[in-house]
Amino acid sequence: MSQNLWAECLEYLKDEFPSQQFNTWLRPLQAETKDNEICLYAPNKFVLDWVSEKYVNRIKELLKDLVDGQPPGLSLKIGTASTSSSNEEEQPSLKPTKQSKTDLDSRKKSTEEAKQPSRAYGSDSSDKKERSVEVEGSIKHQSFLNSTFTFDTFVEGKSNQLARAASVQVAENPGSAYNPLFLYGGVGLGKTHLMHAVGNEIIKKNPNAKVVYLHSERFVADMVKALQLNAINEFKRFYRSVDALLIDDIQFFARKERSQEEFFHTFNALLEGGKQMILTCDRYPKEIDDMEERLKSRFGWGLPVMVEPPELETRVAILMKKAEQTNVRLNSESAFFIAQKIRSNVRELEGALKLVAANAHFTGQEITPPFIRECLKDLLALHEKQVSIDNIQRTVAEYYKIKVADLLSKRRTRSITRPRQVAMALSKELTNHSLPEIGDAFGGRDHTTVLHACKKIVELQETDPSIREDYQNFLRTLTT
Ligand SMILES: Nc1ncnc2c1ncn2[C@@H]1O[C@H](COP(=O)(O)OP(=O)(O)OP(=O)(O)O)[C@@H](O)[C@H]1O
Repeated sequence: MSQNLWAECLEYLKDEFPSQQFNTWLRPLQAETKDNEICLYAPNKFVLDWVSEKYVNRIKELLKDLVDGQPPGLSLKIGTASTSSSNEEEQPSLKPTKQSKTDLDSRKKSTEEAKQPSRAYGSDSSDKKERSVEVEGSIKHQSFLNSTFTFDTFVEGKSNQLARAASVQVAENPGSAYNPLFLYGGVGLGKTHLMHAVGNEIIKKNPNAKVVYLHSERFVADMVKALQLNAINEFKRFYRSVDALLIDDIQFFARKERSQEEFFHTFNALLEGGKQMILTCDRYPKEIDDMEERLKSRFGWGLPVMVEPPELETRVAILMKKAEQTNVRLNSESAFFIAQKIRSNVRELEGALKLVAANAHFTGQEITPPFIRECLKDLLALHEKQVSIDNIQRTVAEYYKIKVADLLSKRRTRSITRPRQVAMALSKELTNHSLPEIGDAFGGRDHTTVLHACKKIVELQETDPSIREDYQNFLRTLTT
């Protein structure tokens, strides 16, 4: 049987499923083919169960279609294929059981480098100690965890369910559940919060655990400092001695070759030692520009999981929770009002609540929708100014590669009606225009057509993940 069969199968699956689903569940699978059997290796149980439940039937169908004659048998296991035909440049696995020769060579080199007495230190051990203390002091100073970022204070919703579940697993089994845990998604959506929640939980269970959190820029700055102080070996030792390493916004490693190199070795050492790593990023590993392939590949070894923008109900729940934590009296009507107006991200939502709460505190007024409107008028004006029906139509048309004129036309082919419905629903959600006004703006349609489009898009978001993903992306793009 062709070793390329799985690669071929993946090509089809890639087209059929939204990229988030594909990247999370299907891309990490490795295939081993023998006789007329294909065995798919999942990096962990989580992926195995999910694939068995959701995708295995489709994979069987595809195998049947792609093979002339008897289709191959299919089985699923946890682990790493010994001869893999996945489309990854380097194969993802739960643990790096196999390493390329280059990796091994560079590991060896770095270990040797670490063992060698630094020329700059000469033989002065007190000088060495001093520098080491300075490097460690600088690092430790930065490695605090925000104690308010816990699982208890994190509001769960559809948008972050998977990321939260994976984080809980990691907190319960650090170093063995998913390593690294790779949380990715847009700004202010709770990635750092979840990362700290895991760290705080690890420390709660084991107060002696050495959990280090830092922003990737800090890693770079510390490394530069260590180089200037000729203390790079102390730097290496420090990072390789931790029980859990949490690095935020690793996209900032882009174009920083030396930092990538250093981080690569740290990464390998920690993984080999069974130490947990949690990384956050604004995008999926493979999509990070100017980052070494071998690093990107490693980022995908554990579980890359996306955090999406929260839907309305979750935004309301987050506001209520934040209000409760800060003793702000916020009724659900007011929370709903803010959540409807501020959609882009949780940080902005929190900022709006703080502003309203401060105003209420100083004026002694009750928080009501009119009061909120007054407090947030500059912010709301900015949002409302940005989102016009015109802008929505242009954005949607561009995305679906059709013309704005098509959206306004009478054409009723699926490739036009669906984008038109999406654009109508967005216009209703993001602007203050009435249904008849929106109907007018879409080539003089009746308001019932707009209403139907809005309902349809709500329904489709429940049943069709690709529409849901598109719609959520539009919301984000149009409001940030
Ligand atoms: N689901 C949630 N429940 C409670 N608070 C949340 C939730 N999501 C985000 N937040 C809050 O929103 C704020 C921003 O979140 P966080 O800093 O974790 O975002 P981020 O995804 O790491 O963004 P960035 O990429 O900009 O660093 C934090 O105060 C966090 O507590």
